[in-house]
Amino acid sequence: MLPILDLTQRGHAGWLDALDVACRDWGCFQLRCHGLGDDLCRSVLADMQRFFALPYRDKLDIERTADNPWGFYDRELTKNARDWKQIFDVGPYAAAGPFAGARPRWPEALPGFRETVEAYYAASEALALILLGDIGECLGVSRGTLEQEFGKGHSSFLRLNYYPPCAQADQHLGISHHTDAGALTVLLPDEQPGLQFLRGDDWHTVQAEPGALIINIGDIVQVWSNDRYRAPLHRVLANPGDSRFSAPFFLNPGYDTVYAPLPGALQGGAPRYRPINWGEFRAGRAAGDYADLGAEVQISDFRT
Ligand SMILES: O=C(O)CCC(=O)C(=O)O
Ligand SMILES: [Fe+2]
Repeated sequence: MLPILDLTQRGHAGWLDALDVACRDWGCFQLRCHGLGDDLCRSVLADMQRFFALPYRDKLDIERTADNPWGFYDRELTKNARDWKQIFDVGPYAAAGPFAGARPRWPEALPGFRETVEAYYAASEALALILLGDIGECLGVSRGTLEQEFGKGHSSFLRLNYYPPCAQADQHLGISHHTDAGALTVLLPDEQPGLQFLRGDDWHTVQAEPGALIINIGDIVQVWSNDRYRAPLHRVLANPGDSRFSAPFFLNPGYDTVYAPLPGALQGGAPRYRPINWGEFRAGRAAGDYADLGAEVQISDFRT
């Protein structure tokens, strides 16, 4: 089963070792006592239910467009297969790069929704940055080094996922298998199972600990670590009877960030990746979210 870490152990002996082992063995873990607050987490989950229960027309009013990626969408492709889900994405107000000027959009019919979601965005971002700094320490870089790529102009975003019941659940997936492309993901699940991580040849269904978050590293940390850590493949099964909700926060750097194996992670070995420009990588991947363009861009394309 996925390792379970407890954030109150942070700063105590053994915390960095436990984090390192979890990232090496699984690339993901559950996180207890994370400090985001039970009330805030419960409110976000409740507000997600309110949002996705809105009439379809109201959701289409704030559908994402080619110029503004923030808003509602229900035709996303992962691995060129249509996911059995609806999403609502909230990005930064001070975005740079291709979406500079795009503002998050909010449903008019839901008082309080924006405030709750913004509060959760801020809390999950702060937690993601703490974990990133700790992972950096595991990889031999001093605190603040990796985090600086995630300041002004970052491209992190919060996604609200709704997986409706699916009558032909054996023929669909909530989300096809994928790795997250960014640095790391902080995910708030509801109680419904469905998320699976691949380890070795086996898919493991996450049994979410009540109140815990699920953290997984993404492709960028894999590259920084020179494959010491692997971004885990994961997917979400479709469910014939029950809906499922989840809220991942994707910690992504600025568009002009170039990432490559960290010197401290080489340990005498050769770098296994050429430097990768996040803006270019992201553009290639995002194109595949909208249309079936054949093979998706992968970090393996950048292997030396
Ligand atoms: O809903 C989940 O549990 C996982 C979502 C996910 O993997 C994603 O949105 O990238
Ligand atoms: Fe994911």
